[in-house]
Amino acid sequence: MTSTLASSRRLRLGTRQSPLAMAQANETRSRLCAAHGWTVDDVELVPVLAGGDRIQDRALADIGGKALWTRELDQWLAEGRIDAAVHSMKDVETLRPDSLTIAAILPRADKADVLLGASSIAELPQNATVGTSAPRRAAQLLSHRPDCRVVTFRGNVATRQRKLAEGEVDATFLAAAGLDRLGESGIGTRLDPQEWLPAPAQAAIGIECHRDADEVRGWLSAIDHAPSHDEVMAERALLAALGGSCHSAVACLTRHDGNLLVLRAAIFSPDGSEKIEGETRFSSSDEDAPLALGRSLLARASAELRATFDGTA
Ligand SMILES: NCc1[nH]cc(CCC(=O)O)c1CC(=O)O
Repeated sequence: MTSTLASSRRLRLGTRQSPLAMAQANETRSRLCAAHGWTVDDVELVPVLAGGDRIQDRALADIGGKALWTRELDQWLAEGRIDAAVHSMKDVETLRPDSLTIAAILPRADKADVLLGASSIAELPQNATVGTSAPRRAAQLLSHRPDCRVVTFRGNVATRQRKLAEGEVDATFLAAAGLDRLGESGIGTRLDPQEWLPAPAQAAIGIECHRDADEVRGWLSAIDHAPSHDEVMAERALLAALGGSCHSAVACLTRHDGNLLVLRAAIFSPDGSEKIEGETRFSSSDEDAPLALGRSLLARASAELRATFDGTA
């Protein structure tokens, strides 16, 4: 017998409310439906207002860091109001509640950053004003172009584009993955990720649920993409070793070489004057290699640069 009750929904998927977050939640729902033969009605998208979305005028690092993106969704999970939560893994702290697990990482999208307002870093006008609140983007820019002036720039993708159009800044950065997911691919200049390193876990969507929720975990594991999952776990281990806060500038890129992963990473002083880079090649089952890379970067850094990290390594 077929039930017609709306309560036949199988899964309540929590998400932030921004257009990008909703696009990511929709992608997750589509993949679940494809994997399990469900209809859209089987998955309810539950928008949750995150702290980070309420405060738009200050840099994330100054108002509580990445927890602002996850706190409300964590709470809704804890209270059983949602069964799983969709995240931009770039925004998820390395330390997570013990009760939760990252049950799926979707196939990773384009890891590149896009520069808006100029055709390349080299072609930015002398003393250009560049809007970003990401320490990684600021420091990496200043390491190439110390003449630029970096100003705090937040807001969702549309807000940032508007501020650029209104001339508040000469240029800004956005993640290619975000633009692609919003159907805005092709704008700006894509920066080659080999030369302009992305953030750890950039372009990765992750879905978390309760560790002991066997049925939900099973559903989510069907949409997990193992190569992307391995990359994200390695990059998060690197970050954990660095004890990175939102003030620290960390960039990295993982590629696959046969059965091995190759993780290249760099840390920068906030003004870009110091850059320490390294690479490690390892099997995805080797959880220590990314940690060792993080520690070796710190060991080679000046005391000043080390001080921008929490120093838990
Ligand atoms: N910090 C905000 C944020 N978190 C994830 C993305 C883009 C999508 C992604 O990297 O998965 C963005 C916007 C941006 O950096 O332009």
